[in-house]
Amino acid sequence: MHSNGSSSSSSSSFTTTSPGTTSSFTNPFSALIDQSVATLPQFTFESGVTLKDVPVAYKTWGRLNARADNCLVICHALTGSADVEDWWGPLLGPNRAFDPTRFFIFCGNVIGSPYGTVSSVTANPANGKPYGPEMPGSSIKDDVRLHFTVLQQLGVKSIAAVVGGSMGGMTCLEWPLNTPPGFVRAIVPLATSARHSAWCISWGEAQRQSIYSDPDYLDGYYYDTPHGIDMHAQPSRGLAAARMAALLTYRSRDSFESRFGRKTGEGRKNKQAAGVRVMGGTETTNPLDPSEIDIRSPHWKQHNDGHRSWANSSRQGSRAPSPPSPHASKRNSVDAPNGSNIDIGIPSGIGAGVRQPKVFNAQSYLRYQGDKFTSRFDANCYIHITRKLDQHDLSHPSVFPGSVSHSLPTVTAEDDSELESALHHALSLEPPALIIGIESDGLFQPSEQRELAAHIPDAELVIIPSPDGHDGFLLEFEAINGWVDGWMRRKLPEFFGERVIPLEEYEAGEQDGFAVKKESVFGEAEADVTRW
Ligand SMILES: CC(=O)SCCNC(=O)CCNC(=O)[C@H](O)C(C)(C)COP(=O)(O)OP(=O)(O)OC[C@H]1O[C@@H](n2cnc3c(N)ncnc32)[C@H](O)[C@@H]1OP(=O)(O)O
Repeated sequence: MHSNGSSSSSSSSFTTTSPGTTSSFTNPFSALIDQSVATLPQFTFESGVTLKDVPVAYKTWGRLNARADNCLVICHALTGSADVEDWWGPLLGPNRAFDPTRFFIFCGNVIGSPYGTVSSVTANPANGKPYGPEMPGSSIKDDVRLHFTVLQQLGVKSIAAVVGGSMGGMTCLEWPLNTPPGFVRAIVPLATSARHSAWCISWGEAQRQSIYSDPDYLDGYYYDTPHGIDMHAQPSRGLAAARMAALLTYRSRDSFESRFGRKTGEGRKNKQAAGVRVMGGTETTNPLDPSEIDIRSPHWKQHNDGHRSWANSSRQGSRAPSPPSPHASKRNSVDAPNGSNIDIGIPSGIGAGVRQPKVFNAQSYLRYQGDKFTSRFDANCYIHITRKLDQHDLSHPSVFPGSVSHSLPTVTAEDDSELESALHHALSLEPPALIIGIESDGLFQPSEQRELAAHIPDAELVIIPSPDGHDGFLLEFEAINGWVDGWMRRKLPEFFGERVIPLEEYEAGEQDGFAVKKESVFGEAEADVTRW
């Protein structure tokens, strides 16, 4: 097993070398992150399935204390990675909520995520091909047990606190229930629930259906292209549509209204509004086949604005080319909202009186985010993790002996009162908790955090005012930092005496890799593809 101790750098790619391998490839998503990758000889899932040579990607900051009990576990959400700096950067640093001079901070990438831990984009050692759609389903309990194994290898004796938002909040709630009694001393679940709601399950289903309905999905075997395994081959249109729908659930109606209103992009200077056709230029973000466009009416063009035709398919080479256009040399041009010249492909003399489709800022935002997502995430992984979320339900105890909830009775019937009582039992086993909700969160509503607080014996509840809906847990840095830091100082005072790493040493060691390298990447100017 590989471990980097207090350093945060090491190999981030995984190439199959097992006997019997017919091909090898590198997980391109894992390579985006500077992290450690441990390989466990095998791991048995809650379902009973066992996988061999299981990679687990993780990052650490800070150093273990002499008692090895100052571990702070951070859990990422659906599309996040082990790189906490990338999505909760402002919370990380001396005298902040995640203080690497006091805590040994650990974040593990979850099973099914493309960012390094075993997933659809990992090579199956049996045949050297990506697991793809044959990647076995996993549970949040599995993630906890997998990361627990890594922590034990790193020498951690107990965890001071676990913190996480959204799916990370679910993981946070599962940590104390799936580890030995007393191993986790405190938890801070944010914007999360005790069990995935019907509303969330439904959104997940709608998003998966978007992916399934993309002809490039190919039942999940889309990496197998005529040119060999291509880990960038994707049902991109379906995945982008899924991301667009998801992003809407992460915000609120009010935040979209105040941010975009009915604006159409005049204020946007530097960014191509995704989905606007740029023909004859260097960038084509909505690549309807030009020859097809030219032979259609302007009404057709207006109707199909934003539609990604087969020309955007990674398998377009297998389709017959369209006939040459009779109007190819006679297109009109208009000024794009961002100031560039856009050829909209309308033949001159045709379509008088037909208004060009406006691209509202709200639309271009979604199209841009959809495109961006497909360059950094994998569709099979998205399916895997949304299915994992659907199974989240604390009223189901762990099947593994040694964990806290193992002794709870197994719930078999879908009887409401039986489930309620099982849930109450599970929550009564949780350690002291700071539960944080976002006032305008329509996905994981404050009522769900109230439910957690009502059943956890030593719980404090904070609902943060924010217009940003569920995304508030990634945007309200100042409030979250203040609440988490303050609560930990009260609940875990023994970690706030002498620092494990003296400040001077920490500052001097910034070049040595253990210090936080980035302040924040959440400004609009940032273009880090590993961002959420
Ligand atoms: C169960 C679970 O775990 S679900 C939780 C999953 N959560 C997520 O996946 C988080 C989703 N949210 C995000 O990714 C958000 O972008 C956040 C929270 C990370 C950051 O939010 P913000 O800082 O408000 O950034 P925002 O969403 O506005 O995105 C900014 C980008 O959109 C671009 N943009 C903004 N408006 C427009 C527009 N009208 N047209 C085109 N692009 C636009 C910006 O230029 C910027 O581009 P860049 O990232 O390349 O610099």
